[in-house]
Formats: sequence, structure tokens, C-alpha cells
Amino acid sequence: MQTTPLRIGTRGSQLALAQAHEVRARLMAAHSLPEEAFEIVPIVTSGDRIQDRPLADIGGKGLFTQEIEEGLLSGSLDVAVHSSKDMPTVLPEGLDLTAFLPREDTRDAFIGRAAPSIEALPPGSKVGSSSLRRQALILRMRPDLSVVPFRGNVQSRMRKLDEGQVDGTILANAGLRRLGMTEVITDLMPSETFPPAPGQGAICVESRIGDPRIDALLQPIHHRETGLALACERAFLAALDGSCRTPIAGHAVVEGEKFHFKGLIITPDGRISHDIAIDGPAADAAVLGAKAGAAVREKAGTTFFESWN
Ligand SMILES: NCc1[nH]cc(CCC(=O)O)c1CC(=O)O
Repeated sequence: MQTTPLRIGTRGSQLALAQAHEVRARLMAAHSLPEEAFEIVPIVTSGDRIQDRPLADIGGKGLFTQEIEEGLLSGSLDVAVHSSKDMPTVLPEGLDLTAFLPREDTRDAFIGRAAPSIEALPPGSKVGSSSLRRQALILRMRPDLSVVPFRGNVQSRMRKLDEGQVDGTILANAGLRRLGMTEVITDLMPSETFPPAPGQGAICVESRIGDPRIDALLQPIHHRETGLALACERAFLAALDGSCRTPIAGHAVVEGEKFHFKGLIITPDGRISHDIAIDGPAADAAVLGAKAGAAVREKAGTTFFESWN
């Protein structure tokens, strides 16, 4: 057994720390190791420092992982824990998502003040969300609502709701569950009408490719079905977008040797959408995810992507 603790890199938010603690707990249980065998290392990323502009404008998802990935590559970290939803489809050379924990619920949750659900909001109400996918899906349901930018951690968002800055907001059920905050939820959005982002609800572990010691450590905590579902969803995303400027939903469910996937792209105003559903053998999840992405791209045509970018 190693003598120095295994260093687990993570962002410093409460949600990120909860995720890192969950990975540590699973590693401790899988290897009968004490807590001291692991060190959780919180890292402030560029994305955490820049709070006032939309993600897509400041350089996209990579800003939330850059400093952590530098730590993996330099050897100052052994593994990194992330929300899969936040991970770019292209990772730095030498790194990969090497383990996925069993997935949490993938649905979005509505937290309403003026009303308990999107449907019941008074005309013209304000919903806070900086997610293009959530904005588009909200406007598809209720074109009369206004969606306003809303960033920050869960606690600061709750304060803005209490202050009446917005009438409601949407957060991932998975994150609220991990924070023990599900009591704030006033409605759960059905996946059929409000499909989740690719990766939503899945915690992943990133590590150096070809590090047998780390691979052996992670192998027992890896959840096969979640890994295959994520391979499909990430391939779908990669085939459609790298910019974070296209609202994209995608959700794969793997059951034994079979899987099912539903994907959607939608204009930010919610008016035009193109969707796809596919079934297939679980082993083909990644290939079929890429195929689904190409098929949706074809259906939409280039004008779809040019209509607002
Ligand atoms: N971009 C922030 C982010 N990344 C992952 C989650 C939720 C947890 C998850 O999907 O696993 C959240 C917050 C949210 O969307 O409410």
C-alpha cells in the first residue's frame, strides 16, 4: 500500500466537495482504507473566479477544469472528481474520465416562489437560469416568461429567490440531493418534456491515461451502466457542439445489454427543436451516440446553428 495519501482534486463549492467526499467514501469501502489514505484538495478554477459573465462568453466549460487538470498532469493530484455535465467533450492529452459512480436522478427541479410550477407562474414571471438548455425548454413551455441570467452557488441563488429577484429557478435534482436540500424543490420536471443535459446526475473521476496504480484503485468503484450511458451522451454532445452556445439535451439509459437514448437540440428561444430516439446494444452506446448527433445535425441543417450564433 502507498504511504502518502492519494490526492483527490475538486472545486471548492459545497456541491463539488460533497461529490469528492462521496468518491472518497466509496474508495475507502472498496479497499478497506482509512480516511487518512486520501486527501481532498480543493482548487479554485478560473471559472469560479469569473462570476459575472455567461459561461459561453468567457471560454466555456474548460475554465472550470483547467487548474485541476494541470494538477493531474504535473502529478500534484492523483485523481479529480467532477460533475460529468461540466466536463468538455475534449480533454487534455493524457487525461480521461476513468470512472463513473452510479448515476443519481437526472431530472431538473423547479424551485418556485410565485408559484410551485412553471405552468402555474403568473404571466410574465421571471425565471433565473444561465443554462441555455433550461432557458429554451422554459420558453418552449411558456413563451411569455422571461428567463434572466442566474449564476452562483446554490446558497446565493436561494438568497436571490428570497429577495424576490426572480420568481423561480431550476437546479439539478441530483445536486440538491447531494447537498441535502431537496426540501426547497416545488416541482420535478418530467424528462419527456424537460430533458436533462448530457451527463447530468453523474459524478465522474478523471485521471492520467495508463496509470495502472490509479486504474486498479478506481476499477471497483466504476459503474458500468453509467459509464456506457455517459459515453453515448458525450458522443452525442461532441457531434453537435463544442461551444456551449447550442441548447442540447441528451439522456441514455442502459439496462443490462441494451440501451435507449433520447436527444434534442433546440433554439434558445424554444421555438424550433429537433429530436431523436435510438435503441441498441449497450456495447455500441458511444458509436450510436455519435450517429444520433450526426443525424440530428443533418435534420437541423446549417441554418439551425447559424440562426442565433
Ligand atoms: N453547472 C453546474 C452543475 N453541474 C452539475 C450540477 C448538478 C449535479 C449533477 O448534474 O450531477 C450543477 C448544478 C445544477 O445544474 O443545478
